[in-house]
Amino acid sequence: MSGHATVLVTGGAGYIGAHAVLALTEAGYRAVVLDDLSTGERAAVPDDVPFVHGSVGDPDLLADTLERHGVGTVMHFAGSIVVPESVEQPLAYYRNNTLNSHALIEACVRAGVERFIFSSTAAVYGVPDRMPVREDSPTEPINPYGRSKLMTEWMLRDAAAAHGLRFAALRYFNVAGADPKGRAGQRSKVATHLIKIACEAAVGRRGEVMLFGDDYPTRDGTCVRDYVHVSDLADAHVAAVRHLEAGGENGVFNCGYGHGYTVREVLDAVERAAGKPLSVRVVGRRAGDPPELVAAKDRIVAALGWQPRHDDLDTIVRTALAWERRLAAATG
Ligand SMILES: NC(=O)c1ccc[n+]([C@@H]2O[C@H](COP(=O)([O-])OP(=O)(O)OC[C@H]3O[C@@H](n4cnc5c(N)ncnc54)[C@H](O)[C@@H]3O)[C@@H](O)[C@H]2O)c1
Ligand SMILES: O=c1ccn([C@@H]2O[C@H](COP(=O)(O)OP(=O)(O)O[C@H]3O[C@H](CO)[C@@H](O)[C@H](O)[C@H]3O)[C@@H](O)[C@H]2O)c(=O)[nH]1
Repeated sequence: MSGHATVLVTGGAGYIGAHAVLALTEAGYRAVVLDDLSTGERAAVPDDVPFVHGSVGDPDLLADTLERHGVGTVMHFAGSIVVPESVEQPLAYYRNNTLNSHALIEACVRAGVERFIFSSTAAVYGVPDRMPVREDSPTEPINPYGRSKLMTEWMLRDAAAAHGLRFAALRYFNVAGADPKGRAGQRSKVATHLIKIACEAAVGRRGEVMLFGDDYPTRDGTCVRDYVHVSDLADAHVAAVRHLEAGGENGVFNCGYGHGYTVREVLDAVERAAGKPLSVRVVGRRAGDPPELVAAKDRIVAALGWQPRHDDLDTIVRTALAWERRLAAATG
């Protein structure tokens, strides 16, 4: 066992958190997961990783967990993630993403937790006017989800200045794919992400894929996104812990590869991986979709030494499809 203090992974029973647990344990860290299982599943947490069932909004549970496990670093993945839902239920999003993050940050400051890694999002930028998007671009989120996350970044910045908490906020672009060894993947019962939806269609779990708009000012008229493999993202979190442990600067870091694919290119890749055509129906634009979102990645590469291993659309899609096949086989 390593000499590192334990890492508390909130939301570790969810999609990205489960991959972070794998990356942490492979890097020699002890992890403990806290999750309320609102969207995550107990089965996503390996048997040898301690699991605490409860909410990050529960101060007594947090104080007990931080103390009992000797937590030195918190990775905070727990949250609500569906953008249109955040428009319909803004107060629920501010509660789970902002108020509960406040409770967690406060508990960390009280308990003397040294480091905090936060799951932020490209949604904090809103509709950027320059590509690729740099971390110093204006943050003008266009939905409650993005605002609820940006407020947490602000709380971290202020708590760092006042109380010495060290932090890294990672602004994820489009997270996709699954653990190449098949140990984890995206389970969400109600999928909203493009690659997940296309893979569900490829395994026969849905009839068709709706393509939201082909009249954007892009190379084929469909939106461009920077898809990042979830295992590379998990590695970025480990790199962030090491960076802070080594006395590196606090900050916000984009997490993307710096190049994007159109929706049509993604669907082509899924067809290639599946070896059969998808049924695709072009419908109108989805509200709030920027035409293009691509990360500037210089900062994360320079500061954290992040080295992506799966920067390849076919790999992302192949691992996502393999996971979807496992899910289909398991659930029938
Ligand atoms: N998936 C993406 O494309 C994406 C993009 C940008 C940012 N993010 C952020 O990454 C984080 C993880 O997202 P994900 O895709 O793994 O989602 P997910 O829904 O699979 O995981 C979230 C996990 O948090 C748990 N959770 C929710 N509220 C909780 C609470 N109050 N207390 C304890 N546990 C709670 C859920 O049960 C679930 O296991 C989120 O904070 C999300 O905002 C995700
Ligand atoms: O059934 C679908 C689903 C999506 N899309 C399109 O595919 C692209 C990607 O959409 P999606 O996978 O839903 O991701 P985004 O809307 O780009 O948002 C994701 O990426 C953001 C950061 O960029 C995160 O903040 C969000 O949490 C996360 O949902 C967009 O152009 C969508 O219009 C379709 O055409 N059909």
